[in-house]
Amino acid sequence: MFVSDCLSVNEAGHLTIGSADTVELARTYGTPLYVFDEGTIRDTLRQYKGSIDRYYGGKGLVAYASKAFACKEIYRIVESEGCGIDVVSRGELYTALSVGFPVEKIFYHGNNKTVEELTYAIEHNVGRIVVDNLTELERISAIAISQNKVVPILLRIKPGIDAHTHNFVRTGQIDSKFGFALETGEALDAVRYALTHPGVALKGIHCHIGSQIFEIDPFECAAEVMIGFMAAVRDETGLILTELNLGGGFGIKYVPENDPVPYQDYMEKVSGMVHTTCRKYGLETPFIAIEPGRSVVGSAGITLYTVGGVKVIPNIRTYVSVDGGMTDNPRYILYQSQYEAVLANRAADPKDSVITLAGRCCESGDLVGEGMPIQSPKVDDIIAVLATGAYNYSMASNYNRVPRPAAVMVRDGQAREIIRRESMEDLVRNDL
Ligand SMILES: Cc1ncc(COP(=O)(O)O)c(C=O)c1O
Ligand SMILES: N[C@@H](CCCC[NH3+])C(=O)O
Repeated sequence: MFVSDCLSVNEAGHLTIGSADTVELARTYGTPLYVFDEGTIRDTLRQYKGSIDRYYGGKGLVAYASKAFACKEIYRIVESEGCGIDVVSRGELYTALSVGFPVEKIFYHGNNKTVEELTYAIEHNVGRIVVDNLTELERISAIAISQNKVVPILLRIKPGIDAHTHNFVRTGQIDSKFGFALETGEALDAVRYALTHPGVALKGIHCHIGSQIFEIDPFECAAEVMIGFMAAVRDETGLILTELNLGGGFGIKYVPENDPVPYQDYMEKVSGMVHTTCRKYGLETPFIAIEPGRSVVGSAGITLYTVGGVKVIPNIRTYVSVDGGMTDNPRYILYQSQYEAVLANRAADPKDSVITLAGRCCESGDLVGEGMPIQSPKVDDIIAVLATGAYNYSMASNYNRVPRPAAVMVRDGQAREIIRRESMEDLVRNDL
């Protein structure tokens, strides 16, 4: 009925998430409000983990890409499911470590990790640093030597895959700021360079071809290219790489037209390619890591807003203004991302109007969506925007000094606050 399976409608005609009444949630915690369904997050992690067991005999790791949604509670949940994480900043790493996340299951990414960040990561013995460039490689080795350590690393490789997705979120193709290029020889040179640095131990390679991808082919193709490169490394340098991180990027359903591939299908096909290609090159199947972010939390989350105004511009459009917008969800402004909207307090009614959902910022472009079908909203109604669990809270801002919303996690119909709403005091905390 809705884009996410955790959503339904109760006898009162209210939208529910994980059996909790969203109108009640809005009343209790205020709006805007992010709401997550814990069952969906855990189920998805279990599906991925089950696939690693099934297709790789358990020789692998699901590392949740925490840039999609990072806070203490999500790290606790991921840890309790036996999964790892990918972090991209000291802030994410600090948050994970603050809840005792096991360091050996952490991959540290980024195209410009600072010396301070690298020092912090190495001090805390982060599982794998995924090296983006030669300057970073030199820095890691020097810091490691100063701490009497040898740091296990992966090299981030651009496999040259042009996944069919929005330009801004394609990262595996040649023109990308991330990683070492294959066809120019840069990647092989980086392997040779790593071998001359005693502070690092090169364990394997990593790629990530983009985000919100619906096809399986680019993932299969990336796996084939990466294993081909592992064979080239063996042939050219004698080094046997034992780890392959295939990144994330699996698409989710934002609007009914989206048709994501079931994760099982992806895992089955890609593992088939991994095993076949390894056999072809006479390599043992490496330890496989995957880094799903959006697909773990995206469909598990919604955002609730209160309608503050309805402005009909005859023959043009109807603006419905809510108490949030680009500050809690900048994805329409950035990528023209599509979302489904539902009137939470009349969720069973037919969607009889088409609106532009406008944010509250002093910015004409501050929209959550245009051309959105919905039950005609009136002032004080509650609007739910669906599938906002990924890259919403984590990309939120304080533009116009709007405080970031609270977030609640629902489990078996019961909600608990996991992130407090920012206060006015929070907003001026660092002002001198
Ligand atoms: C290195 C890396 N791994 C994993 C991810 C997670 O991607 P997604 O949220 O699309 O699964 C990203 C973001 O695109 C990334 O850059
Ligand atoms: N922020 C992007 C995804 C970025 C993926 C990170 N490498 C989005 O909201 O779709």
